[in-house]
Amino acid sequence: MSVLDDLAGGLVVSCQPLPDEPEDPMRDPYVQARVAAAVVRGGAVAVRANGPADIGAIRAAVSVPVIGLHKRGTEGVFITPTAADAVEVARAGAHVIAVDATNRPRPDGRTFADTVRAVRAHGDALILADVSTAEEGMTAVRDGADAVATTLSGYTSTSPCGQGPDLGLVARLVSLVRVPVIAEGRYRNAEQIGLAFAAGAHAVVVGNAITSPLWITRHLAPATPAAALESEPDG
Ligand SMILES: CC(=O)N[C@H](C=O)[C@@H](O)[C@H](O)[C@H](O)COP(=O)(O)O
Repeated sequence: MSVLDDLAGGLVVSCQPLPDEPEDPMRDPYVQARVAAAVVRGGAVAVRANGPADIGAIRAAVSVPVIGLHKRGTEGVFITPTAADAVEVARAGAHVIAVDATNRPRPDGRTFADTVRAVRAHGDALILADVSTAEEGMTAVRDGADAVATTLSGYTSTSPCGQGPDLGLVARLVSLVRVPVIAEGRYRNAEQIGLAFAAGAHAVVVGNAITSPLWITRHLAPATPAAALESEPDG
């Protein structure tokens, strides 16, 4: 039985503060661990988290699987970009390691397949390939990924930049690969989650729409009369 079986048909919640979220208290492992405990109480089947400190604190706070990553910057390959980062995420206690599996150059000059080998040599953590296209997903599976996620669709030059989630990519991956396909990226409501499962998703990840007070407020505040007044030329 794989840890991925625990995710089947469920909601995974990404507990990652935005870079401009107030540092005190949001960008703090203790706070993110409390957020993780709350989403698990609400029904999350797994938690996705960034950085060894948050991963360690969340592992200690919840009993569901943790999908870990290590973001390095915001340009090019930045989700667990190197083999060393992936091993560090495994050491921090992640059950599954999310790794950029796009076909862009990586900062350590190595390949996604090299990262898979490094993780396998370290222990039994699984690899989730974050991709932006179906071709990247197929290549990642050939190179040893245990699951693929649509995380990077809309964030690379080769993928469509829609407002909503890329449900088409979920369906294409489901028809092309034999590993679990995880829907991730811009899922904001129950209807979109239902559509992802209808397209064959194994699990759906929701991040900012659940765990970022900053994102949620920025999303809703423009609907208020006060915001409309402010956006008027004299407002
Ligand atoms: C592109 C990128 O950096 N994605 C990151 C991946 O770990 C996170 O910043 C997202 O919050 C996560 O994918 C969930 O997506 P959303 O917050 O849209 O539900």
